[in-house]
Amino acid sequence: MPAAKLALEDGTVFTGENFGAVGEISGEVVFNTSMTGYQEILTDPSYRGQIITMTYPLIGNYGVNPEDVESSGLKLSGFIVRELSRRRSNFRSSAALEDYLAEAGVIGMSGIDTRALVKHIRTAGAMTGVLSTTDLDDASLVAKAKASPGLVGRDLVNEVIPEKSYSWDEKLSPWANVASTIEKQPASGPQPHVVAIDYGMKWNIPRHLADLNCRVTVVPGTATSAEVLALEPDGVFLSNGPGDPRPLDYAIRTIQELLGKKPIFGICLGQQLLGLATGMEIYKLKFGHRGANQPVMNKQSGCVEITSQNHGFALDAKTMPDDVEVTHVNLNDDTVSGIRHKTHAAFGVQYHPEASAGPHDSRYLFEQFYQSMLVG
Ligand SMILES: NC(=O)CC[C@H](N)C(=O)O
Repeated sequence: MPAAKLALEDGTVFTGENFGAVGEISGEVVFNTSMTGYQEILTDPSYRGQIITMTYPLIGNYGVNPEDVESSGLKLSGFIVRELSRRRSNFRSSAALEDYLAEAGVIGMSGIDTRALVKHIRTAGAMTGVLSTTDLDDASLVAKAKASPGLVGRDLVNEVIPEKSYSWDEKLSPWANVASTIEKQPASGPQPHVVAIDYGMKWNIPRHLADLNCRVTVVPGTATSAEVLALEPDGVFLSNGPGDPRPLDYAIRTIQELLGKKPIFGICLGQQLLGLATGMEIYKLKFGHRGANQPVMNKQSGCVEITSQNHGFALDAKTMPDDVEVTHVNLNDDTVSGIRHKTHAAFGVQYHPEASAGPHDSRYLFEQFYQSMLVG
């Protein structure tokens, strides 16, 4: 296989082998600790602008398929694995990971000591890097990494949102319902209308809502409150999405105007925007939380949920206004994992109850949103 290099802005260089597309790309270098779910990770739009390193040492062994996608395409910058599986074996597999990346124009690199890279990021923090198959000169690549933009202050949402509104019908796949603890809503029960504001939404979220018999209309993240209200929703969902939430003034304004008018539920970027709309502040984590094994405590029930996560920014609990409270805490580092407005029907979580991939412990949050729409 041809050579590929990753150069970090602090001068560290890794040399490996190329798979997938060829070329050169910059991005924030981050790591994900999930053992499975690489196709869901690759298609999660929240990874826009990032080069992902998988900590699990063998990736690609079950191939890819047309169903396990979380969006219309691959929005990430690059993908790094210790070892690319030479064989794929799964009855659902329709293509090999390397062909999937090549077709999507995403550069992959294998054959580096991913443990060393991850330990370096954990110590020094997430940083900008350049992944290249065309320029293999260390000094030149490091200079390019230093000159590349980071994530802070950039609006990456407008690169991944849908062009126009549409209605969503797809329900959860039968695979996702294995081991479900949530009772299915009877098809004859209430069918609340959810307007899902899409900032780069993972598709398993509207699949969950549709599974609960919600009628779902997806609108682009740039939608105004008037546009959302004109659809006469029973509830508004705020999606996950890429990058720094702070430059997204238009989204924060829309949420401020919707607060108190309709029940609101936000996931990840959606909860960050909800927090910003209530006056909270955001800071950047040193290296973020990305994986399917993050412990979160629900402060109301005292139960611990094992959650799927992907975020690099977090809400600052110290800036919480009196009418907002923390409902969930990340047990690894005590960061804010969930918030709730005390007087308006509005809540959010920093993690991914839709899983995909990941444990189903937090699925009750969709049911909670459903119930909040029934009471109005
Ligand atoms: N998955 C997400 O919505 C990520 C939110 C935000 N882009 C962050 O990195 O913190």
